[in-house]
Amino acid sequence: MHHENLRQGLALAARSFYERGWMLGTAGNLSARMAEETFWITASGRPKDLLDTEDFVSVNLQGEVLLAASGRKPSAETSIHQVIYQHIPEARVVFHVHSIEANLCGHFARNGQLRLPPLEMLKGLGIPDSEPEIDLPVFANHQDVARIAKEMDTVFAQAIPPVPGALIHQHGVTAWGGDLLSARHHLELLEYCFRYLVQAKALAIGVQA
Ligand SMILES: CSC[C@@H](O)[C@@H](O)C(=O)COP(=O)(O)O
Ligand SMILES: [Zn+2]
Repeated sequence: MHHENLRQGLALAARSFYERGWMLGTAGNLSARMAEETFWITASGRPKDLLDTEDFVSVNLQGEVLLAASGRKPSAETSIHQVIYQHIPEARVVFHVHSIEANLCGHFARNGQLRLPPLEMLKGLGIPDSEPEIDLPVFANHQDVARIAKEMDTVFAQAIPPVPGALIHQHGVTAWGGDLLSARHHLELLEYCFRYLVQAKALAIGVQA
């Protein structure tokens, strides 16, 4: 996709996530890979409902800034996007958002894994089983973002997550895909799972496989 359209696509996605309450108060960041070694990422601290093309910074896979409008710095969480692009060649778009449900679900995790509900909808995350038993990786949050990225790097070097996403406890979820649309679908499906788990817990019904 043309670079201009890629940034417009990211800005449109951010606005829709903002309207769903997933990117309030400048929370979250979005990126899209351009060439093999570079990606656009949202500038740090920008309002996610009002992004324009100047609110994207071009960086390489080492996180070095290639292009930035004056006063714009790359997202403070750029290192997390780097780890995903480095380990998962199919990932071309990465969305990180902060929903209430994702943050509640972190409390349901055991040993760094959140068991997803055994729903047919997991098919959209690449799991075609009728009674899927899938665990989403959950990482500890650290004020030092590089430490979160390092822990992700270590885990991803062992195994890529079974679905295109990962949770950071008390922080938010990150989902990825091969293009803008598939990254959005993956994020929506994970968020659906989180809402399901929170509501199931509220109803005190067991959903663990
Ligand atoms: C609302 S503060 C949230 C930030 O600390 C961070 O977690 C976040 O997602 C946005 O950081 P940013 O540097 O704007 O990309
Ligand atoms: Zn964040």
